[in-house]
Parts: sequence; structure tokens; C-alpha cells
Amino acid sequence: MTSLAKQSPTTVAAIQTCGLGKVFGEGRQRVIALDDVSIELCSGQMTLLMGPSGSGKSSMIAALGGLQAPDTGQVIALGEDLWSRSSRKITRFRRDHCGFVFQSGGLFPALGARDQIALPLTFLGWSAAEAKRAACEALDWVGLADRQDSRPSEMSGGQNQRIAIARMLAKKPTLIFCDEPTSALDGKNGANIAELLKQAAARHNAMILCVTHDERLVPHADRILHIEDGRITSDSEEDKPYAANR
Ligand SMILES: Nc1ncnc2c1ncn2[C@@H]1O[C@H](COP(=O)(O)OP(=O)(O)OP(=O)(O)O)[C@@H](O)[C@H]1O
Repeated sequence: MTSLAKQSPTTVAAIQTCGLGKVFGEGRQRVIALDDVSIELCSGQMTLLMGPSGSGKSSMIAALGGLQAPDTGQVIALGEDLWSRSSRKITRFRRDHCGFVFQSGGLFPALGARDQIALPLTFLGWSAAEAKRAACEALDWVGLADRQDSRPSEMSGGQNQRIAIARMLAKKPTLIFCDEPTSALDGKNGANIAELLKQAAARHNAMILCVTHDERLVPHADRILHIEDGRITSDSEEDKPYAANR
């Protein structure tokens, strides 16, 4: 486990897990999805979580992002014991602090880009004017300020994924979880998305945990974790002196 003592003054543990475990099924169907996972993930860093199919990557995002409770262990998120809270408080925590990006952006087919971003913000209680302003800012940030009214069908896969990222970033989440955000994209668009995420981590001092099979993301990452059979098998921060990673 990365010790807090090794962190530079600007990196703060956004999430710590201790002995995280998750099991599905019983008897011969029993699968250990997470096996005694203890890690710390820092604000301002983009960490890749890599591993073979079925190794536990999505289970990890689900446990850390307040989507699915682990069976054992703790998730300390932003200093609070996430899974000891009521489900209502966990939902509020996700809404207030977490951003998610998945393989297909999950955009609304009928909405233009600005409304894709603004509408969910109004559901969070933002005024229409605030939401519109934040949406325009987010579109500018991902380089699509000139496509405010374009619908998903009028844009490329890479552009739609940038909109999905803008939508996630608009509410300025502190904890960002991505599941295969580049797998549907070609090399250039994949690199573009990776760079946007990395800049987001730095600019908003957010923690980003990104599940991927995509080796092309490796050069953009601050840290790489490998997982197999639910256990963390390597951590780039443990493999070399901490200072060498800066
Ligand atoms: N709801 C579920 N019911 C039963 N088994 C499950 C469930 N969710 C996950 N598993 C099992 O837990 C293990 C870990 O699954 P998980 O989805 O976390 O892996 P993954 O690394 O994300 O896989 P992939 O890269 O294929 O998406 C797998 O063996 C999977 O079959």
C-alpha cells in the first residue's frame, strides 16, 4: 500500500480502501471479484486500472464509486467511510462528488451538445442560466464550443465521447471513474480523450480512476495498477522510487 508519508504536499489521498472484498455466487458458481484490496488513490492523478477480462476492474469502480457495496473492507472516500452511510447519503455523495464516463457516452439522441450537459445540471438544482453557462464552459474545455446545437448523430464517436466527458466535468466532480472510455475510438481520438482526462485531473485536482485494456493510454497515466483475480498484482508507484514518478 502507498503510504501517506510518500506523498508530495500536493497529492492527497482522495480514496483509501482497506481489505476490500467482493464475492459473487455460491458453491461452484462462487467468484471472488475483489480480494483484500488495500490501495490509496490521490487527487490530481490519473490512475489506470488494467487487467484481463473478469479480473475485477468494474467491481472495483462499483465499490469505490458508491455503485455496489463490497462484502468486506472499507472505502474511505474524501475522508468518510462511504459504505457505512445510508443509501440516501451514498446517492447524495455520488451526485455531489462523483463523475462517471463509460465506453458509450450514454448521450440523449434528441439533445444538442449544450443541452446534453446543461439538462443534468438542472436536475441537480442548478438554475437554467448557471447550467447553460457551465455547459458552454465545458464545451469550450473539450474543444467543441462551435458544436453547441449538434446532436450525437451529427458528430463522430470521438466528438461524442468528448461531450460525455464535458458533461461529467461540468459539475466539477472530485472523484472521476472511467470504464473503457477509449475502447471505441481510433488512436488519435483515444489519445485526445486520455489527454483531456489527465488535464482534468490536474486542473480540478480530481482523482481519476480509469479502467482500460487500451495500452495506448499508458503514456498519459500518472500511475498504473494491474489487477488479476481480484488482487492488485502491480503498482507503478511501488515499482520505482516515488520521486521518479513525478
Ligand atoms: N453481478 C454479477 N453476478 C455474478 N458474477 C459477477 C457479477 N458481476 C461480476 N461478476 C464476476 O466477478 C468477476 C469480476 O467481474 P468484473 O466485471 O469486475 O471484471 P472486469 O475486470 O471488469 O471484466 P471485463 O474486463 O470483462 O469487464 C468476474 O468473474 C465476473 O464474472
